Amino acid sequence: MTALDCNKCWAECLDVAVEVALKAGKLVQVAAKQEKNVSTKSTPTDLVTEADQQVEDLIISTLRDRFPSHKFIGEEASAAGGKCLLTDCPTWIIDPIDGTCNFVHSFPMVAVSIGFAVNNELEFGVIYHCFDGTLYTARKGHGAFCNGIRIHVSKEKDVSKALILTEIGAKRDQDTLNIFSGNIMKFLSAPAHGIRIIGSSTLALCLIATGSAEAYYQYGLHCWDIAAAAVIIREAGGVVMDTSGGPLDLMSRRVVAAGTNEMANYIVHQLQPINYERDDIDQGVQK
Ligand SMILES: O=P(O)(O)O[C@H]1[C@H](O)[C@@H](O)[C@H](O)[C@H](O)[C@@H]1O
Ligand SMILES: [Mg+2]
Ligand SMILES: [Mg+2]
Repeated sequence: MTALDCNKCWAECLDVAVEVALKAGKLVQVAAKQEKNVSTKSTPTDLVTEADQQVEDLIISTLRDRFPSHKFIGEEASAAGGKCLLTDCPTWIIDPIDGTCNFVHSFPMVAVSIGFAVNNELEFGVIYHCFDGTLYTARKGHGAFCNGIRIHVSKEKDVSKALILTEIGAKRDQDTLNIFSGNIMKFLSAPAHGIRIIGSSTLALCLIATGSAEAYYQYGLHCWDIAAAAVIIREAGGVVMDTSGGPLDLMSRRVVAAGTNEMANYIVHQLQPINYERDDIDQGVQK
């Protein structure tokens, strides 16, 4: 396939991703008004509902019909033992409902996230905010958009003028909570303007892309929380890296994102790590 053909092909994939994200968002909106059958996955606070599964089934079946040779990494398929392995193949990386705990409580921060990678590189991302209809899109080299309007990160370098976002992750043991709160205390005493936890990694990462906050860090999220948002932040002029300061490791379950390198590196140097098993651990990947 020539470069021109690839370009046309991925552009078509992005159009289909937007279509299916909007369709999935409507399913979430309907399910949000119905009785929810809640169960748990890795910990008592790692919630999942039938809607998570139904939305993922809708997304993957629609995409597989259109692109039968492509690969799929889905949050709920992974929970059921599906592979979390990124290869050179065109691969869709899907979080059907990001913010399931919010969804269960009708707290209006819930998104559908669809990332796409090819040759092991993130190519585009689509994140749809199901409760307010905001659509974030970005394709490598083509800019980042919110409802079709170009978005840009905050260029702030000074943490004392920063709003910092994070998420709690699934682990709640005392050691994890001590490290988690210690990290928050460091930024509050910097003093950053504030810390916010909104319950959806993907929507929080989109707020970095729109410049509504200066930095995001988390231990315990997954590849499907990061994939789409990483493209959106990069195309909005921001940086996405590992919590060590090295390059993003999509399967590592940790991330730092910011509008500027200076802000990202400041965050990296303050953080005490929380360890989570990699997403690709069952594929024998040791890092
Ligand atoms: O499970 P979903 O898809 O709702 O993702 C959330 C994770 O469950 C949280 O641990 C994590 O802290 C974030 O809130 C993330 O959005
Ligand atoms: Mg989810
Ligand atoms: Mg998620």
